[in-house]
Amino acid sequence: MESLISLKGHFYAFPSFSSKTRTTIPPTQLNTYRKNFLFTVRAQMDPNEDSATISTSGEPVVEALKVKEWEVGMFHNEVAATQGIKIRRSPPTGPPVHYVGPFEFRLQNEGNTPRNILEEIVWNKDREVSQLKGRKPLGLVNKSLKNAPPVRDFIGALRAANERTGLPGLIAEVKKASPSRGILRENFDPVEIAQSYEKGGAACLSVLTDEKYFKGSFENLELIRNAGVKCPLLCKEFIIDAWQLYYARSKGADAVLLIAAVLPDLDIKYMVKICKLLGLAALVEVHDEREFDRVLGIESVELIGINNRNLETFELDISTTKKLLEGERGKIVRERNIMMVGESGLFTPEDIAYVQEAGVRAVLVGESLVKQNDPGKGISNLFGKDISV
Ligand SMILES: O=C(O)c1ccccc1NCC(=O)[C@H](O)[C@H](O)COP(=O)(O)O
Repeated sequence: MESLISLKGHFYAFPSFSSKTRTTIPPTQLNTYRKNFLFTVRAQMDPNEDSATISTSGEPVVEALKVKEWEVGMFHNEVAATQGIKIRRSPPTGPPVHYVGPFEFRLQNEGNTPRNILEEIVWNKDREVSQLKGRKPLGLVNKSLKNAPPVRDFIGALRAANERTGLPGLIAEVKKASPSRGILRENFDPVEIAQSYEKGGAACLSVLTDEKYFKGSFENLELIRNAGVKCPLLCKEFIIDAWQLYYARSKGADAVLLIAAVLPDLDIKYMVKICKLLGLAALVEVHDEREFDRVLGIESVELIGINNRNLETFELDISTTKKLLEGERGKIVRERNIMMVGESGLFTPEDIAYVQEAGVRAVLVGESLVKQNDPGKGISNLFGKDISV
């Protein structure tokens, strides 16, 4: 039996898994329905079928995605865990139950404490996005898209810079602070920094929009965009909900970050599809072999970042980029012409040469540039030559 799950325009529309009935679900209730939906699949799918099909609503099944990983009867955290994802989307509800003999007891807050900083950020983002969505539902964000500045070609800009200089195209990061490093720059003027990066030869910019942990904002993104900076902009956010993609585009983003340590495969597939509809580039970030294999299994992915920083422990090791691009994985990347980005911990021309040799054609750099008095001039020091000409 084949069942359709539609992406109606830019909205979700889920069928009830009977071939006749179709139900449209308001995005605000998606999570509730998703849980029910997963149970519905179990109840109604042919036991010999291991997949459902996604298509665009009302049209023939085009670009259908096989979604066998929507394992039946599983909630988000459980599906994620089957893919090796340790980050839970939200705190487990209620403390676990323990037994001593016939007695049952619960420890206050047990299980409801984030296990690491990335999990804490994600839990916080989950609450933040729910509130933002309440204030500005998807319908409103969608309407505001017509006033958004036109989208620019993020991957094209990286490719052009790589071809022009023979060095990796630079995504320079506008970041005031980070959980691992604290405040990076006291006198932080996002537009001044962005303009300096552009002058120094950056191909694209990455703008932190998370307020709580990175002291960034969507206002910074808009200010940079409206100041006439021509470099395409990556909205550096912790994306856990498709609503954020529309919101980022409405604020002038040209690209978004999708973190494989946080998002299960189906979310990545679905979000990449929405990004394409919106004209956004999706930088899908991995930091180990398992995440890389999962992402290489998604054919529509064109831009992959290898983060040399373990976001759970903050450990930095630039040999991560080399290790992941060795052998079969590097071969697949070359065959599919995927643009690879080396991210984090790059401070010297030797570091840049090392990750380029490993196979990246772009780099994402924050700390070593943003800390300089003149961040744009810092680019020449980082690359060992002036790449603005
Ligand atoms: O940098 C952190 O402390 C951090 C913590 C948790 C999640 C993400 C984090 N950083 C994001 C990044 O990976 C960097 O901003 C980016 O790759 C640039 O790195 P760098 O050049 O080392 O500033």
